[in-house]
Amino acid sequence: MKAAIIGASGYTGGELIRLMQSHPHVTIDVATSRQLAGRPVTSQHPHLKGFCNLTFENPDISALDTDIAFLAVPHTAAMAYVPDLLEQGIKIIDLSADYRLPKAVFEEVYGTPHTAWKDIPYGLCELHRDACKNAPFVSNPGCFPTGATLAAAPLAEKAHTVIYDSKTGVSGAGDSPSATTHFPNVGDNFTAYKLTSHRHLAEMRQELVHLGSPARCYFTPHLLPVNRGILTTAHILLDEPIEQKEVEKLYQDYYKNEPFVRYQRPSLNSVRGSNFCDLMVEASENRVVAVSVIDNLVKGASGQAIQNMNLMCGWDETTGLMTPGMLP
Ligand SMILES: NC(=O)C1=CN([C@@H]2O[C@H](COP(=O)(O)OP(=O)(O)OC[C@H]3O[C@@H](n4cnc5c(N)ncnc54)[C@H](OP(=O)(O)O)[C@@H]3O)[C@@H](O)[C@H]2O)C=CC1
Ligand SMILES: CC(=O)N[C@@H](CCC(=O)OP(=O)(O)O)C(=O)O
Repeated sequence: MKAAIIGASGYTGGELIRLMQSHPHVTIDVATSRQLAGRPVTSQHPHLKGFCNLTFENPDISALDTDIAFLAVPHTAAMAYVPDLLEQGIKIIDLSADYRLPKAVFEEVYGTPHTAWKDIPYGLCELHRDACKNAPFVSNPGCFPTGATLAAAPLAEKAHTVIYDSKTGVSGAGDSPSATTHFPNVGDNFTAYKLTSHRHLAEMRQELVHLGSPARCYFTPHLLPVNRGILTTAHILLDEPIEQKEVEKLYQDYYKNEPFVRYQRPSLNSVRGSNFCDLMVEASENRVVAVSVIDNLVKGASGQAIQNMNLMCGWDETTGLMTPGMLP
């Protein structure tokens, strides 16, 4: 199959091209960038030299010759392309936030009208696998909600409160320089931001409801001076105490058939560059602390997008994705 990456000059676009080198059934033949049109993809992504001979282009999206389109563009930009892509019968995986929430919730959280809303599967593969299988259009989850939801899912039904405390690498902010990503502000530093109001909270709450959880849910993100990775500490508060052995078994059973979830001590090093989510739990009285790690650009974005593509196309879910992380 042929794939187009809309927004190929960005971090997730570049990561889609890198990961797709290992995919046996897909060739990328369109890589878009409005600003870099006419320049080689390797001028922006030098690590792809020798692997990608494409030139960035700015094509007419209503006349794309491709089978699958990945929308790796900022939120609110993706919705502008969806009607044309659907019209042409092209499968779509949207990495932006445009289709992750019901219309009214999206409009409230993102403060803008949705001009092309559709109810499509939320592509957190471990929880929505059946809905994604053979779907023509899937919404890829946010990076924080991916790691956080996987950390809480096995206990969601038993929890009355879930507090997610996440630390992210800087690539989560995308390729455009800003004061937030400016080296002296990030390096040798550590900050919390959007303490109570991050836009991913709505997705996290939505997934707890999907899991049948009555829990209240809170979230605070922090910015780590690393490029990739998200570590989430989920404090899961229960009505009754739970034993360590019981909670460990619950997590191991819940994820025993999941190819990309591993029960082991979480460390950013172990998942960097890979599609794995590593997690572990510890119980104390009425509280369980679950810690998860993912690479925000892989399981948190482009890797999960390929996992979704595999489900949508009827291929083995792990196709092209079974590579380990990079330690150290
Ligand atoms: N970075 C991360 O860890 C994660 C990101 N995401 C989401 O994935 C999407 C992409 O993120 P990321 O790669 O980090 O972003 P970047 O800012 O690094 O890249 C954005 C890309 O989109 C293109 N673009 C921007 N505006 C438009 C537009 N209106 N129409 C077409 N192309 C456009 C840019 O190129 P040009 O302007 O030249 O066209 C560029 O190629 C975002 O929605 C982001 O929120 C999701 C999970 C994790
Ligand atoms: C460091 C940083 O700024 N991170 C981003 C997460 C970006 C992201 O990937 O959000 P989506 O998945 O919704 O696109 C943030 O906090 O908004």
